[in-house]
Amino acid sequence: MSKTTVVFVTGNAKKLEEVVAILGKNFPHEFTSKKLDLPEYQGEIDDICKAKCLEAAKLVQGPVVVEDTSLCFNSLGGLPGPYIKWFLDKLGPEGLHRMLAGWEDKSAKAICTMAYCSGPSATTSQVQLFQGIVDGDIVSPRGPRLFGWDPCFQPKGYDQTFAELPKEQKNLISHRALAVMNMKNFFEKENEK
Ligand SMILES: O=c1nc[nH]c2c1ncn2[C@H]1C[C@H](O)[C@@H](COP(=O)(O)OP(=O)(O)OP(=O)(O)O)O1
Ligand SMILES: [Mg+2]
Repeated sequence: MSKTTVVFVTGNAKKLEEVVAILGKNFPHEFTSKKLDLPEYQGEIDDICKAKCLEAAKLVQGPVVVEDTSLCFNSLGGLPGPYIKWFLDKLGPEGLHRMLAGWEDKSAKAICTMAYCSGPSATTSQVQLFQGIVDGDIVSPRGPRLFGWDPCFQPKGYDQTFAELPKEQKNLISHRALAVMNMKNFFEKENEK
């Protein structure tokens, strides 16, 4: 397989920074990025990611990767899930923690779903998905407010929030790290064909 250029389309500079750090140098394709605000679709995570990926491929007119991140509160049946962006915008990390005041179970899942398609002629069923899930708890916010809901998410087995953990540590264990690793494996296998 020749070395094609894959464009990571995201409007979020922090996501890009993490994906680049996690990917490192040994990716079998050229990996560039484009800052575009893609639509915030509704529905199930997989369907949202596929629609987002196809839209990005239309805009870029070539192979693209996108990702969508959900924060799912187990007490709330998985909500806010893919709508976390709006909840975070309106309530902040404190408000997210307060949402669970009436619930004993503060557990949550951070889910990163990356999607790849080869270009604008790809169909929904041709979009490849790579997911990473980390279990944790929603806690009263601690740590620097540099990235989204990081201050109120504490991964299971750690006594620091994502915001308190050193960047390198988050990038080893995060939902995004797991998704990127899955994607990397896929491209490495494709490259061996
Ligand atoms: O590791 C993370 N740690 C903390 N917060 C995070 C993380 N990853 C995404 N986030 C935030 C960004 C946005 O408020 C929402 C996901 O929404 P999401 O649509 O996937 O992101 P976005 O609109 O910022 O960028 P994009 O242009 O790639 O869709 O959670
Ligand atoms: Mg978005």
